[in-house]
Amino acid sequence: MPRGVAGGPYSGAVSLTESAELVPDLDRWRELPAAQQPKWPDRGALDDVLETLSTVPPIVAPSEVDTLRAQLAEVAQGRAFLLQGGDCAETFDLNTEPHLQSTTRTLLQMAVVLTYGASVPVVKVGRVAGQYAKPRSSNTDALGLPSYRGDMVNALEPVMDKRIPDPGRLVRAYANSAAAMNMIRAYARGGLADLHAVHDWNKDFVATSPAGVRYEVIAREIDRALAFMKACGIDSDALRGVELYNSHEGLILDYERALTRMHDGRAYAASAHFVWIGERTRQMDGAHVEFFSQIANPIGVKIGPTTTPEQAVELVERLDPEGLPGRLTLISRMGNGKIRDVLPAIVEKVTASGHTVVWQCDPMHGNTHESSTGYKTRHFDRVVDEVLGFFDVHRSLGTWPGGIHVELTGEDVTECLGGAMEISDEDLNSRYETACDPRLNTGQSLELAFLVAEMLRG
Ligand SMILES: O=C[C@H](O)[C@H](O)COP(=O)(O)O
Ligand SMILES: C=C(OP(=O)(O)O)C(=O)O
Repeated sequence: MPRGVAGGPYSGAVSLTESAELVPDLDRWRELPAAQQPKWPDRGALDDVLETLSTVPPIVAPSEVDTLRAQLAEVAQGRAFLLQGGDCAETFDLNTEPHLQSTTRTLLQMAVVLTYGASVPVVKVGRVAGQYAKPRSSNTDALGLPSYRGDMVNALEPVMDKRIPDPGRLVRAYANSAAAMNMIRAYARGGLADLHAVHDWNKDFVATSPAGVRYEVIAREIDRALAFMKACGIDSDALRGVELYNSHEGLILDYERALTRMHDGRAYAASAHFVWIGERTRQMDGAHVEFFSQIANPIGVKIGPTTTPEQAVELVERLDPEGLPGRLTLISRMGNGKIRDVLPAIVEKVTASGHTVVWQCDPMHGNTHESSTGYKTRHFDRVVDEVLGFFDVHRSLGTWPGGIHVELTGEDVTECLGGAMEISDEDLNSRYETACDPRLNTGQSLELAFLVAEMLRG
């Protein structure tokens, strides 16, 4: 039986009693052009792996995915804020407990500051437990080797053999994601998420960062709010645990399809709570948009500076046909020089279409340049300015700046310029460790959170 036909090997256990028109067509994407897919050398080996993945337990449960969708509906309607962040590219080697803990801790620290600034709940989504595939601008790297496309596909090591796509890596991506998600669920419910501990870490940051003085006021206000709650006898479990979701770019469609599961007649990408379509794969007639239109998860689409208002509306109508708040997040990544010019017309046209999307700002991907010392980098000031532009646009249109999407790490790397530590072109080589794009380090991430909190209060 051909692959993908209901009842075929990857059909996702569709019930025979469901009527044909209700059954999502999870394989129509196969007939369409799919950008950025690996050229697997051995289709048979790939098929064996996909067959295995089609029966493994899901990484996330449909009920969790639905809860996130409901929380994103609150964001879309201006009653919550979305914080999404993590590595540009996770790697198997660094899928370690210290790395997961430091990323989670940084996200939680940022979330506390943002919650205080926004005075609304902050929905927390990691680029974690599955961010193993990367779209690239070129098929080859500076050495002429096939480009690294994420640990799910090939190895970062610049050796010809290791750059050949290896389907066995899909299974390793699944196993690493499942193990990471297991730990993240535990962190979210255990001591790592305790509000008092998280605030104590923020106080340490304020005390030790050169930028600390500027943030002392907010930190002190949070202190007093916590003391007030304690005095009132408010010490509930809600202060000791959080909900933390995972996300990644749903780039490798064979992987996403094999991990899709049917539940109550709906198809769930079970690889992550939230998956997004990248700027390089959002073609209306392409395979990614088609596949994502069939799944029930909350999803995102990156929109870069060349996006027209008409294209944005087309995407929204295709990907959110039921007009369900929280279903779709439009992630603008325009660059700080363009956001104030390009975003307003998009927001106006999408709003006029009647769809209630989440508006989220990715201030990283439009602000990449090469340093004088030859590193791919981003300047903290441009990152902050893009977020400011995003707030300006939404404030002037009366729409809700729903969230930020940031590449960050909980480690003290030197990949992005500026910030309170004033990282310079010459400093970049001291700890430049990213597998792909430059990330904000812990200090820069917290500084950004304090600045965004100020914007939210303003
Ligand atoms: O993270 C995003 C992309 O994968 C990345 O920006 C592409 O980088 P490249 O231009 O180095 O290929
Ligand atoms: C590739 C990414 O972004 P974009 O599609 O916006 O370039 C990313 O967020 O990893």
